[in-house]
Amino acid sequence: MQLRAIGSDPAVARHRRPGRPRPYGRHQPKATQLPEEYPYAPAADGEPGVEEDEPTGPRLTARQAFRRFWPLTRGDRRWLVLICACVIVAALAETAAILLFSDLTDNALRQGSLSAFWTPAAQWLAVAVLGAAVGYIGNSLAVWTAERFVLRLRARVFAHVQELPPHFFQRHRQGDLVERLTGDVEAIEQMVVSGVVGTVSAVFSTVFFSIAAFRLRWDLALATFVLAPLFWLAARRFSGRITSVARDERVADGAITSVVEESLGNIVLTQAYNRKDAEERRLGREARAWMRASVAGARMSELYEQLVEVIETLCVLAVIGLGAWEISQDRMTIGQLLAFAAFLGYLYPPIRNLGQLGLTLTAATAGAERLLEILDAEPAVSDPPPGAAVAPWRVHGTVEFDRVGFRYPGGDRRTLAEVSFTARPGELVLITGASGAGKSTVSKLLTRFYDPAEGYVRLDGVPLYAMPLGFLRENVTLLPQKTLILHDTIRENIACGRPGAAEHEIVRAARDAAAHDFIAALPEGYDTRIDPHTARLSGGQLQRIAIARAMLRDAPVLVLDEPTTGLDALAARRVVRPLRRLMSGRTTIMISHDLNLAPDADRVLVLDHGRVVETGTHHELLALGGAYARLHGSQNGSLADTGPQPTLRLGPL
Ligand SMILES: Nc1ncnc2c1ncn2[C@@H]1O[C@H](COP(=O)(O)OP(=O)(O)OP(=O)(O)O)[C@@H](O)[C@H]1O
Repeated sequence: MQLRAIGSDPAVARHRRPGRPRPYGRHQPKATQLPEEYPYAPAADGEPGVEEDEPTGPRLTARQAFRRFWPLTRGDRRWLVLICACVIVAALAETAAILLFSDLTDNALRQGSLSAFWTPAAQWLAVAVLGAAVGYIGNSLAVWTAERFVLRLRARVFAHVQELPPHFFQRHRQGDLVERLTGDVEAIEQMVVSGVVGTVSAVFSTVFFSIAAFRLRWDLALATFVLAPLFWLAARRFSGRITSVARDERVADGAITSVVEESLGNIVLTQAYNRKDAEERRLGREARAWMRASVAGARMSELYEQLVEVIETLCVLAVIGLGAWEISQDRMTIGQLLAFAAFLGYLYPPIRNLGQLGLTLTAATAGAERLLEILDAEPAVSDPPPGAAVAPWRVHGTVEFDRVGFRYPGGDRRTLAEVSFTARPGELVLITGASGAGKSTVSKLLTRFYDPAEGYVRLDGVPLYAMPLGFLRENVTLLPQKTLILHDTIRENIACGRPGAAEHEIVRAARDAAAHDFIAALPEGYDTRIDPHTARLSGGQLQRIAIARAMLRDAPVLVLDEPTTGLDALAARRVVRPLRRLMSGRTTIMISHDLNLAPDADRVLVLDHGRVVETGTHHELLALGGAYARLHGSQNGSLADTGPQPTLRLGPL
């Protein structure tokens, strides 16, 4: 009849993995440790994307962690109050049942009187029905509230993750982030909602049962409570070790998810390069770490359980010993002693639960630390404060880099320095240079994934930081090096360029992108589901879908980052015509190694180690005989060859 602490309720725990380790991940230094302009830049202590085993995030106490997440219960607190009321009523009903049981043993059973049976029996039944009703209501509400909390927390973390800058994802393994959004979110729920309800339940049950115990036999009750602090001491002794084991479990869980996810994502490399054994060894290594952490966790809780059993036995023996002495002194009957011993069966579980709850909270702290590492990471850019933003206007598309300097968070050197150029509406500016020169970084600043550390990036004369981020990204379309594809239908993949676009607009965009014919030839046409690894479409076809999406978006500024990378000559040629249509009438910043595209550019910028070393038209730069001429020569086999390379030339329509 007792309302269980919902953390231990199988209904609540159904989707959890009891005993399953959850990871405590790494690794993001606290925002406060970092330079102001790069609020969550990690120390430059490792290669991007390389995970360290040891977590370096902030360590919290259970109380600090609880305080951080408690505000998320806002909106559900009235339900929490109702659940706690049910818990208290259930504890009262339980206490009443215990007293009625004692009444029955004292009167009906000891006196052998059936007439003394009916009244307490009827009362007991009524109390049982009341307890069952509030138990049902309380537990159902508790599950509902707990799940709402999980929903809300996950949505909050997910929304935050989506605002984080590219380097955050380069430094956290995807699998580990997945684990944080699933396992760790649930661990926090156990700390906050289930934790509160469980504590209220255990505290009130302990108080009520203690009052009942003193009412039954104060001397035996005293003997019981003298030893009760042993439970608390045991829990305290274990809490430090349990937090550390829980951390290891969470790290191991995140690592396993990461390895599986990375291996499956790289299955072609694995198979083509016979890396099966290496991948198995990698998984085996993480699995063994997981097993070690898991066994250590299980051993720890088993040890705690057994210790508590021994303490309980000690308490029962103390009570029986005292009872035996009382009986020998004729101050007590065997019936009374047995009734009290039976009562201990009720009293100890809530006392034991209190200790257990402390451990659950401590273990959940490891999950809290991991989630706070995400929540405390600040986006690299944010919208201007309300009222300070420049009001949206009809963008013409003049892009201006004005003495721009930039260093990646945690980077040891400037990636861009003193970069200045202007692209006017309808112009094509091609940015080229050696690998690592900083070309893609220009596209990241122009789409405001980062703000420059020095200088300004402007659109129609307005600094990008002064306009709402959504407005900027509506007006500047990025076609990145890697074709971005949603796990959805082809229609949705194109329509996401402009949500709410009509069917005929989607088809027109696909036609302009030279994608309609191959889409229409698919059995399910525009309803064909695709994903980034789809085998149904070639790289060039996926690129044309991305172009159709950009067509539909119809932004005045276009940023093309290596638009023909990864495509063979034929596929690249097929992409060029749609690209030309897309670029027509827009300001285009094209980042490319491919200098076959250069003759059509109004201006070519050559970047070297983050600096613009040459600017001019293709012919001017060739005539200059400098860095551009060398790049061009190396692509075309001869420094002297200055003639046009027409294979991918944009040329007239
Ligand atoms: N998140 C990051 N953190 C630190 N350094 C970075 C990060 N991203 C890029 N860099 C560094 O910035 C420099 C410029 O990178 P960028 O991607 O802009 O070069 P790129 O010219 O586009 O190269 P490629 O042609 O090979 O794509 C490189 O040295 C790179 O290692």
